Amino acid sequence: MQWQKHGISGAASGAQKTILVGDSGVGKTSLLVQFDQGKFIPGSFSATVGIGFTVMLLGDSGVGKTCFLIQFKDGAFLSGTFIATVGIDFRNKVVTVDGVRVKLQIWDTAGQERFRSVTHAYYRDAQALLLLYDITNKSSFDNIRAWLTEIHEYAQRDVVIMLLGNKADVSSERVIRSEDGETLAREYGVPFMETSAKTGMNVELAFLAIAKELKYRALWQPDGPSFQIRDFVESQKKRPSCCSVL
Ligand SMILES: Nc1nc2c(ncn2[C@@H]2O[C@H](COP(=O)(O)OP(=O)(O)OP(=O)(O)O)[C@@H](O)[C@H]2O)c(=O)[nH]1
Repeated sequence: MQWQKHGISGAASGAQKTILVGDSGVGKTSLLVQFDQGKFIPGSFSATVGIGFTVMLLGDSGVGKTCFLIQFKDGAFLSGTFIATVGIDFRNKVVTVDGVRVKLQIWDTAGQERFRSVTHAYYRDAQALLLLYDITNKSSFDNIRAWLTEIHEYAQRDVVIMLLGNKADVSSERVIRSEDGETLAREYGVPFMETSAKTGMNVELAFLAIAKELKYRALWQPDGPSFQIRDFVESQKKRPSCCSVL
């Protein structure tokens, strides 16, 4: 399977889910990795990872969801011709949060309207949603409210949401001020930062913050330390250089 733009279940005609079942250790993950990447990864995830969560990337077509995921997974930027995602695709990555290995299964969705019914089917399986707009594209920002309406309709009620203003490296073409992103995020009570899938700015942090929040919720104890995702993001996030602020 080609990773980038052909979803494992991304048929435009409807969502077809294929689920691998079997006892722990029989090789379900290895089979999937072999299918996805054409290679066997010795000692791969399931046996070694403590907890796992599903994270979905959402936002208009072209905002940079696929690039964002590839930057996180492989540390590389996909430049060149833009090929829109068809349906849904996914990647796994394990992050270590305070000594606990957390497996994130990250679903990269197609932003194009015609795939919306396919992606709706997956919302309820996600524990976290990264909602992206492009700081150089006003309509992608204006559509965030519509995305949030969809999220409230289809996603789990307690889903973790983070708003991301991507392409922060393109300061000369910025049309959305950082403050506008902040204001919108505050209105909806979600954490916010600007990111760049090109330079990697805040990409790891976005996933780390999500992983921390999900781990905190999963392993919550009444006398344990508290964690606030918005405070964490505010204290850790890098801001674009002075000149990119309108
Ligand atoms: N300068 C810059 N370009 C970016 C960035 N992220 C993505 N791009 C470019 O934006 C275009 C679209 O990126 P994709 O990642 O394919 O967009 P997408 O959101 O996955 O689009 P769909 O698959 O249609 O939903 C590509 O040409 C990328 O090279 C970024 O942070 N900075």
